[in-house]
Amino acid sequence: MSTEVNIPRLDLNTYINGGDAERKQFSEAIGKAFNETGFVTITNHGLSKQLIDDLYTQVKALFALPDDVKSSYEIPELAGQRGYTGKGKETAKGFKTPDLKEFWQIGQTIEGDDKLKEQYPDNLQVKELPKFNEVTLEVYRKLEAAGKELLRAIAVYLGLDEHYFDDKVNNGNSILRTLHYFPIENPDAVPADAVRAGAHEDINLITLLIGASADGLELLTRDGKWFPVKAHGEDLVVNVGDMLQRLTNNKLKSTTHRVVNPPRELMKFSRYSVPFFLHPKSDMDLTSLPSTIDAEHPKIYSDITAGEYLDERLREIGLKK
Ligand SMILES: O=C(O)CCC(=O)C(=O)O
Ligand SMILES: [Fe+2]
Repeated sequence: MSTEVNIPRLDLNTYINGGDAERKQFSEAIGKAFNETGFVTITNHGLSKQLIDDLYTQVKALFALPDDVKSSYEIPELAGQRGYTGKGKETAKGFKTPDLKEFWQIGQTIEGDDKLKEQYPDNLQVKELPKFNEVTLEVYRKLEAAGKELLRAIAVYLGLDEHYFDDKVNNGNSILRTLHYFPIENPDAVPADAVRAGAHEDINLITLLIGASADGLELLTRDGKWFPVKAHGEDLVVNVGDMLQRLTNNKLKSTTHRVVNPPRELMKFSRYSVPFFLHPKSDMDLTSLPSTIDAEHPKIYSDITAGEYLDERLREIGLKK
């Protein structure tokens, strides 16, 4: 069964430090997988095991804080984009029952004086856990760097200049989301159709996900079957989001995915995961690249900027009013 779903395991170091042939091979492999399944896993991504362990220690400590402390970091005007979002707030597009999760989001920290500083809301600092703020900032920077390299490889695959995405994502509006799928002692007490994360597509360019603490992530194959996505050890799972799909007129696929509930007897255990949603700056034009449009592949999407598109999508999932 696994042979039909192409989720290659790729070594990012072969792109960053490899010779021409290795770099080309990496670009071709990521492009092909993004075209066929929208997913790859990545090794040698620049995050040490120690950093990932420290991250999960902090994430567990954050969600173990009392509810009233967590709620003090929930600011409705921030539409979930910074700080805490409580249980029952996010509903996948097209669903009525909210996901069984709570999360915390960290946005861009601008260093130096870029006028974007005024555009982005400040991150909320967790007063109770100074180390959380430190570790998540380091993880943000490392994932941003890995993401930029991956976009270079993708640019090459698309026949663009290798640095096409560089200035678009530099100081971009990316989000690091730490997620807790909370324990449920009595599965009968939640709505029958409630799931950890309902089927959805990510909004951004690409998503880099750090080794989730348990099984559950599944992607929808082209022939309509759910397929479990498994990562080795500290590998990152990387997938295409809707912005990259729009830009490439569906050449690269923003594949539907979900997080299913575990068997009933395991519902009382938490699951944690940390996706990094790599966004460009809001003025990036997402108009499909001319090279991806031809008689066989007519233009599908209207022209829109990344900022306008993000706003539209946050309203659809209930985070923005
Ligand atoms: O928790 C996971 O494994 C995936 C989460 C996800 O797909 C998302 O937050 O967009
Ligand atoms: Fe997702």
